[in-house]
Amino acid sequence: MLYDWHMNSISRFNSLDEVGGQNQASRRGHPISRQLGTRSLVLVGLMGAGKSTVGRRLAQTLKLPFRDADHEIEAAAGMTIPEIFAVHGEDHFRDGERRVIARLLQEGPMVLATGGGAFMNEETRQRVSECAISIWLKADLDVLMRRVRKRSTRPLLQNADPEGTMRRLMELRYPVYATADLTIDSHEAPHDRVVADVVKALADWFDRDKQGGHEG
Ligand SMILES: Nc1ncnc2c1ncn2[C@@H]1O[C@H](COP(=O)(O)OP(=O)(O)OP(=O)(O)O)[C@@H](O)[C@H]1O
Ligand SMILES: O=C(O)C1=C[C@@H](O)[C@@H](O)[C@H](O)C1
Ligand SMILES: [Mg+2]
Repeated sequence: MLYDWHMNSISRFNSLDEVGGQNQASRRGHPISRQLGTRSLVLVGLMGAGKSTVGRRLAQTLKLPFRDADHEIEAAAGMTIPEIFAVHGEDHFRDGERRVIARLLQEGPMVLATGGGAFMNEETRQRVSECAISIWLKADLDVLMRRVRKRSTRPLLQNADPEGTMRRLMELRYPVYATADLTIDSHEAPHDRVVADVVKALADWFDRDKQGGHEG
């Protein structure tokens, strides 16, 4: 092992400061944050769903820390995701992804944007169900393709038929993403509109929770 996925130097120290400060803020802060306790909000979904960009704005709205698992992995490895894939392979990336997310889930509450494949790992799904509320940001194929065309930093789409790849990933992953606690349509609307939809769904979720709707 060339680096320690658990000990993520800079961002770990930042997160300790931020979590302390943000915990204080969240005690006074948004009603949703107060009801979370130590649970995090974990965003799942395909590449281009908006996990990173909607997640950051959601965290601002709820006055919670924001973490992006992809960025944390890159910081721990000292390499970009395309470099990790190229040098060590996808299995190594997935192993690091699982460890990094396990660490972040212990540092909640926060809004955590995961990488598109993270929720496919059974151990990760189990941990998320124990420590967080999971939110699937769901989008149509054409919306996703329009969004991912903007950047070429996704190794899984660097091939002759990215749309075919995305279609296959949808078939494989959508049944698993569908097990998330909440599903939000990440449609073509301003990011803040999707944030508002998430906040509304969470408020409803906590209302049902109070009525015993999430037991068992
Ligand atoms: N609701 C939205 N309205 C407009 N643009 C959006 C919306 N959601 C996401 N985008 C845009 O789509 C692109 C991809 O979004 P983002 O990086 O948040 O996706 P992601 O789910 O984190 O993908 P990945 O799994 O590859 O990290 C960005 O340019 C972002 O601004
Ligand atoms: O959908 C996926 O498997 C991926 C999505 C990105 O967020 C990165 O985690 C990586 O490019 C793999
Ligand atoms: Mg992202």
